[in-house]
Amino acid sequence: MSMQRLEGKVAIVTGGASGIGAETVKLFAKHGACVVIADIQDYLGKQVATSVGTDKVSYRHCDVRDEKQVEETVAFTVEKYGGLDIMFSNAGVAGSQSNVLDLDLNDFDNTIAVNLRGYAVCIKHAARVMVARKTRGSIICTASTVATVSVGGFDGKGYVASKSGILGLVRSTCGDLGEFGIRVNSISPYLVATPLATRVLNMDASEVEEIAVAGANLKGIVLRPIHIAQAALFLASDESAYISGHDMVVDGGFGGVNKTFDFILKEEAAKN
Ligand SMILES: NC(=O)c1ccc[n+]([C@@H]2O[C@H](COP(=O)([O-])OP(=O)(O)OC[C@H]3O[C@@H](n4cnc5c(N)ncnc54)[C@H](O)[C@@H]3O)[C@@H](O)[C@H]2O)c1
Repeated sequence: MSMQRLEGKVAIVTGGASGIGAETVKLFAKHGACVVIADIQDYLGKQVATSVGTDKVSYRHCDVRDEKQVEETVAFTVEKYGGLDIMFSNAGVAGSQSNVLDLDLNDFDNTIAVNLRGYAVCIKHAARVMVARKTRGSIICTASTVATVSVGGFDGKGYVASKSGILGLVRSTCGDLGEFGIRVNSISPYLVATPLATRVLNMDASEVEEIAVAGANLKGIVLRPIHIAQAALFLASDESAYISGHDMVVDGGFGGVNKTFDFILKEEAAKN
């Protein structure tokens, strides 16, 4: 297997200024890709680009809520690097965590605008240039474990609805784009200690990792952004050439194994 798994490829990573996106930018570049970071955190985005090398990585201010900015970012990428092979639609916000009885619909709308509408926009404009240029591209969207499992602490209504919506969007767009050889997949991570997670849980990174480890199915390992980046690398590369319409869970089995009764039974046994 070649060490440079994305040699000659061009990628856009939305939300690439921080967390999972920043780690993916670094891994994609290490594997030979040219990458455009599309984010709204200009200072951090430029820092990531500089840390990797501005010959291979560029930063572009791009708010995914604004279709024009996404379209321009795609055009910039094609102009600068000669094409677009990979769209990693990953930008996200957590929104507020209220009960539905207190639902703030402005916050709900904004969460959907970034996490779901923004993904539709990224898929649309990436696919348009891929089709026009006859590129057998790979589009990857970051969903979440919450798309399929209820997870305490991450149950903002806009967040869960948007992440669940991404799974449907991937299935549906994968149907449109198959005839052009374009693949569309999602990645659903379990809890990772990024700024998004520390903010929503109101904890520092080490506390987030503590609760992630405590709730995890797979023991002896802490889920880190690099593990998500490695899944994105696989889905971006030709090694996943026949994988489309798939949700790749990176959760150590969390979603498939419900330990609730286990905990209760163990607690009961300890009492007796
Ligand atoms: N951290 C977790 O536990 C976890 C779990 C499952 C899924 N996810 C998802 O992973 C993705 C990456 O999040 P992260 O955890 O790395 O958090 P993060 O906060 O480190 O990164 C999110 C990035 O998205 C950017 N962003 C936000 N709004 C934007 C907009 N309108 N336009 C462009 N960029 C915007 C932010 O500036 C930030 O750089 C998100 O979609 C998130 O929902 C995270």
